[in-house]
Amino acid sequence: MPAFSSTPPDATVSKEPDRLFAQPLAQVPDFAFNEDVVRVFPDMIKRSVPGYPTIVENLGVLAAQFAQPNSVLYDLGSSLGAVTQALRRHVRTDGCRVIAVDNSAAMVERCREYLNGQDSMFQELLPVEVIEGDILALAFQPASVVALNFTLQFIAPDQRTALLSRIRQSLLPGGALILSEKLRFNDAEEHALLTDLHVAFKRANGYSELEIAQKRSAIENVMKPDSLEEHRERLLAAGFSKVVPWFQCLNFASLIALP
Ligand SMILES: C[S@@+](CC[C@H](N)C(=O)[O-])C[C@H]1O[C@@H](n2cnc3c(N)ncnc32)[C@H](O)[C@@H]1O
Ligand SMILES: O=C(O)C(=O)C[C@]1(C(=O)O)C=C[C@@H](O)C=C1
Repeated sequence: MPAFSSTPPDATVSKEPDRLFAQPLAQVPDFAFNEDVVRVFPDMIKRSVPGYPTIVENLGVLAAQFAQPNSVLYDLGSSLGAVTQALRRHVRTDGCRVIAVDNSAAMVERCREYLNGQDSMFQELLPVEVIEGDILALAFQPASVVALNFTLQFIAPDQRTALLSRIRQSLLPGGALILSEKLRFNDAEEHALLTDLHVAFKRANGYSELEIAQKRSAIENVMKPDSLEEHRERLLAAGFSKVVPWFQCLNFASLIALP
């Protein structure tokens, strides 16, 4: 396997297109990471999150800079393991292993299948364990890299600081938390512009007005984005010393938080 790859092999990942919100629904149920979402998730997230492939691949590149020998790399809210696969493509540090955690049984089952596929295609990958569980109840081991890639926004706002504090306490010197999130903006004009441009991004990716509107009502009760300022303040309150944004595309961003 090439040590570094900019075009990740995804031959084993579902290509089923996301049409979950294409038909009018009498009542739009709250969004859940269930079997239906799992089937279309690779397509859904790529067509919904501007910059997602760039974030995932470069998360591996960043992680390789922070990985410390004989430590754990966490992928929290791992879904189908896209981040875990990127960590395994890029990190070569001795004795590292990946722990991927998700509380959706459907995601975990499919994630394990995809990682078995990665294992069968490539040699010398970091060992990986996939845990079905709540990241709020996780007993963290000493870690050098923690990835929260579009997961914190699904955690109840009043639980976020406690989770980040526990992550901070588990982080080894030289390590990092990499946090990617959808953002909201305190400036109303900036918020409206970037929200409109995100809708244009979805439209350009083939979603209809109906799909966009129904998805919006499905996620509005379950996904609560914060502003960049709120993230920064919360991370500092949780004990991180420095917060460095490294990527933003429209209203989606990724930050490096240092212990
Ligand atoms: C938007 S997806 C993450 C995408 C994924 N990290 C990636 O880059 O492809 C959010 C994931 O977080 C998981 N999740 C939400 N709350 C969780 C919790 N309390 N514990 C564990 N996983 C959680 C969901 O099941 C879902 O798979
Ligand atoms: O904001 C949206 O419309 C989204 O679809 C975002 C988002 C996310 O950021 O995680 C929400 C749910 C799905 O997991 C995929 C993408």
